[in-house]
Amino acid sequence: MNQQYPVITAEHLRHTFGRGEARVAALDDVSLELPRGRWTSIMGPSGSGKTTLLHCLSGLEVPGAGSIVLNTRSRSAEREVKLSSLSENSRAKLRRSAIGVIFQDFNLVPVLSVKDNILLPGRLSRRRVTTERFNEVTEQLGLSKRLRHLPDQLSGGQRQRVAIARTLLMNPEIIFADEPTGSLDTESGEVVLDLFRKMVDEQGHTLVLVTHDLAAAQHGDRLVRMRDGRIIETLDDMGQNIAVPHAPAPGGKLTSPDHLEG
Ligand SMILES: Nc1ncnc2c1ncn2[C@@H]1O[C@H](COP(=O)(O)OP(=O)(O)OP(=O)(O)O)[C@@H](O)[C@H]1O
Repeated sequence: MNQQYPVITAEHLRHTFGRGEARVAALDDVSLELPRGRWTSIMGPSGSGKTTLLHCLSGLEVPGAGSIVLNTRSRSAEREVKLSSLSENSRAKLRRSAIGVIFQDFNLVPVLSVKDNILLPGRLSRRRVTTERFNEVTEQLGLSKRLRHLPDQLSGGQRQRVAIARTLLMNPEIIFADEPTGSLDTESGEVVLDLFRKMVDEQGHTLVLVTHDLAAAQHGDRLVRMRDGRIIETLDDMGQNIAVPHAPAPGGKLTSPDHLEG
């Protein structure tokens, strides 16, 4: 298995919304590679194109221009597909197998229990989930006592954890997460970020995290900064460097311009 070969290569992506005076260039010539088995955090002010980029890279949206090549591993073989040229059906299939997306707005089915929501993607794609793995994920996310509840009987943070459990259970090769800890308190957010870290370090998953929170981004390996639909900076080895330009706020909490603008 070639760990060095990027799992996704995107070239010259452009995407616009609206027409005439209302036209917005959400992505303006974006090229990037996502190295396999690493965690890339994407930061940028509100409206800079982060979610649009995540939607294009995960196959939820087709970019107006540019190409996205996905190099997935099906069983032991590597497979290269041009995501940006696939039909809606084929992209949906890929999303059920190789790609997992954790949405900002949970996307839970209101009439299904927590347990059934978590098991739904597996049932749809006819993939077997062991009870052991189910228990492991739901316990790690503190959901064991909530399995019979309906989504509207949960807090926002609990609903977010259900959405995360649903994705983690499918064990996707690439996980895209859009502000997954935004509605969680610090402690629950840390649990989720630690779980992500384990999935990258111990199981070789590739993770893309969109966040306004520098502390969350710092759990990752790489940082991509966006502004006005463009990538303005890529730090390939985040290490401690990222903290340097931003002084700790009173109380020792790190701040970032992105967080303030976002
Ligand atoms: N469905 C849409 N229709 C019209 N304009 C859109 C749509 N989706 C996004 N945009 C516009 O595209 C630009 C990029 O939006 P996007 O949601 O990708 O930014 P973002 O960096 O994720 O923002 P945030 O941090 O607030 O979630 C913004 O100007 C936004 O208003």
